[in-house]
Parts: sequence; structure tokens; C-alpha cells
Amino acid sequence: MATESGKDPEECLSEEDRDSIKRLIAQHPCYNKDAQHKFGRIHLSVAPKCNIKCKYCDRKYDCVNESRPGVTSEVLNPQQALEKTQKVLEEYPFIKVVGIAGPGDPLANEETFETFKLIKQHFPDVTLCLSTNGLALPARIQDVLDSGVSTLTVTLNAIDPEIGAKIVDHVNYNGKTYRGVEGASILLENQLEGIRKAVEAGLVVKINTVLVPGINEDHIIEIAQKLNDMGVYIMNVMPLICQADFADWTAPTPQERKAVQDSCEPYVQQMRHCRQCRSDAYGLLGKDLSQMSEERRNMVKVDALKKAESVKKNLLMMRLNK
Ligand SMILES: C[S@@+](CC[C@H](N)C(=O)[O-])C[C@H]1O[C@@H](n2cnc3c(N)ncnc32)[C@H](O)[C@@H]1O
Ligand code: SF4
Ligand code: SF4
Repeated sequence: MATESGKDPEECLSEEDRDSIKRLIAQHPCYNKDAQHKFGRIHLSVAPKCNIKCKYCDRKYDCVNESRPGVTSEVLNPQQALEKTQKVLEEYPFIKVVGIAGPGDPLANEETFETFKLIKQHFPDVTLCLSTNGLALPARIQDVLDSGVSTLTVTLNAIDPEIGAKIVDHVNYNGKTYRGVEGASILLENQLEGIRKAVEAGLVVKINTVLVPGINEDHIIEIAQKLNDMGVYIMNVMPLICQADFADWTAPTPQERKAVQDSCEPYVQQMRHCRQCRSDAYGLLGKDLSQMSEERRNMVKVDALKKAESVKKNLLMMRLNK
């Protein structure tokens, strides 16, 4: 599939790169629904600051019992994030992806890059994953690549600034605050340029689009068509969680979300199993270990070790039968 720049992202890659992308998708629970019950991810909550304000965003930094994006029990520094990763990966070896997804915007926090550097040094084989609103993506793309990130998510709720302005309150860019259509236009330009650069650099790109009924439901198909042109790998249409400025809104029904996803599927593969995780979630999707009692965590650990043992046995049998 050729991108808008005329280059086919797959053609730009060597065979070795293509194989390694296939391998990482096979073990990424969000990019591949078949991987979700076998492989997990850990989110490191090292990024509290944000450079924009979405009208639906409500971040909480000491929250133990809510499960949604933007909440975390605590904000960690890079060293604490490394120590947590060491402990969690040792106990739950089925976790193959280390991601940073907030609670704010990873690219608005230098700690993101410091953390990835530490993780890469200690765990060269894990997949590094980043989730951003995209405002700072053109400026930071080289830093993202240098960090060893291979899967990137950008939230893109509109490709028309008039619609975008109904969802984003303001944007802080190069020391100034922009509101309304002006702010939404600056955000959109940077998002599109950042996505283009990321695809061309060989990152596997996912787009999150929050479905806000009455604002972007009929527009999302146009976003999907654009993503097809740009060579994006997968799109995740997430239902609005009604909070902050949208506290009195009505969330989309599962049927409404499915209808939007079905209309987009011809243009870009749809992720339909997103669990709208916390910024400090770890474990399998939908089985967040950060929200479990120690007893339940131990059961998961024993189960995971048993599964790993049976995979080893199967591999051994296959070799012996050759
Ligand atoms: C906490 S954000 C982290 C990354 C980055 N700050 C961003 O917004 O892309 C993770 C995802 O949750 C989404 N999100 C945040 N609040 C939401 C809400 N109230 N309803 C639905 N999705 C929401 C964001 O749009 C984003 O796609
Ligand atoms: S970009 Fe992410 S963290 Fe920032 S306001 Fe929007 S949802 Fe919240
Ligand atoms: S919020 Fe969705 S895309 Fe992000 S880690 Fe959870 S399931 Fe994956």
C-alpha cells in the first residue's frame, strides 16, 4: 500500500525489519487480538504533564480503584519505573510490551525518554510502546526512534479543525496557548506530519479515535480513509467516557460503536478489544494485575508459569519428533 508521499512503507523495509515487525505484532496484545490472552503489557506512569487539554480528560494521580485512561496509583520516576519493570517482568514473563501512556502526554515529559533508555539497557528484547496526542511528534520523532520505540499510538479525533475544536479545549505550543479552531488546526497539522514521519521511519502506528456522539460519529469514516492513505496499521475507535466537560454527555452504545467500526473496516483494520486501561495497568488486557489482590495475583502467576512450562514441553516434543 503506497502512502501519500508515494512510498510504500513495506517496500522501505528490509526483509529482516519486516520479520521483526511480524514478530512484535504477534506478541503485542493491542495490535493483535489473538495475542491478548497470551501476552501482556505494563504501562509505566512516568508522564504526568500534558501539552493540550481535551474536553473529556480527567487525570487522577492517587487513584487505586478506577479503571480508565488517565488514572494511576502514583507517578513514578524513571528509576522507580525500572525497578517496577524488573519485578513485574520477573514474576510475569508473559508481559512482552513496556508502554508509556500517561497519565498525561508522554512527549511532554522528559522522564519518558529517560525511562525508555533504562528499560532498553536492561531489557533489550521487550517491545517499547508509546501513546501520544501527537502535538510534539514532529519535533520529537528522532528521540522516539532513538529510544527504541517500535509501536506508536496517536490519538486523532478529527481531521477537520472545526470538529476538532469541539473536542480539544486548548493547545500549548511553542510557549503560547491556542484555543478554538486555531488550536485544533495546530494540533491537526502536527498530528498528520508526525504520523507521516512515523510510518516512513518504520514504526507500527495505531490511531486512537474517541467516538463522541453528536460531534464526530459521521466524520470518523473520513479519518479512516485518510489513515488508509497514510499507511497506518490499525485504528481503535474508543467510546467516550463521560467526564470533565463531557460529564453530562451520553456515551455511545456498543451498537453505535460497532456501526462506526464496521464502516471504517474497509479502509483500515479495526481494533475491537481495547479495554481503556489505566496509566499503570499491567498484565493481560482486561485482567489488570494492578487492580487485583495479592492472592489473585499469585494465582495468575502460577497459571502463567504452568502455561510457559507447557509451551516449553510442546517445543521440546516438536524438536524430538523432527
Ligand atoms: C490517557 S491517554 C494517554 C496518551 C495521550 N495523552 C493521549 O491522549 O493520546 C490514553 C487514551 O485515552 C483516551 N481518553 C482519555 N480520556 C478519555 C475519555 N474520557 N473517554 C474516552 N477516551 C479517553 C485518550 O484520548 C487517549 O487516546
Ligand atoms: S492529550 Fe491525553 S492526557 Fe492530554 S488532555 Fe488529552 S487525553 Fe488528557
Ligand atoms: S488502552 Fe487499549 S490500546 Fe491501550 S493498552 Fe489498553 S487495550 Fe491496549
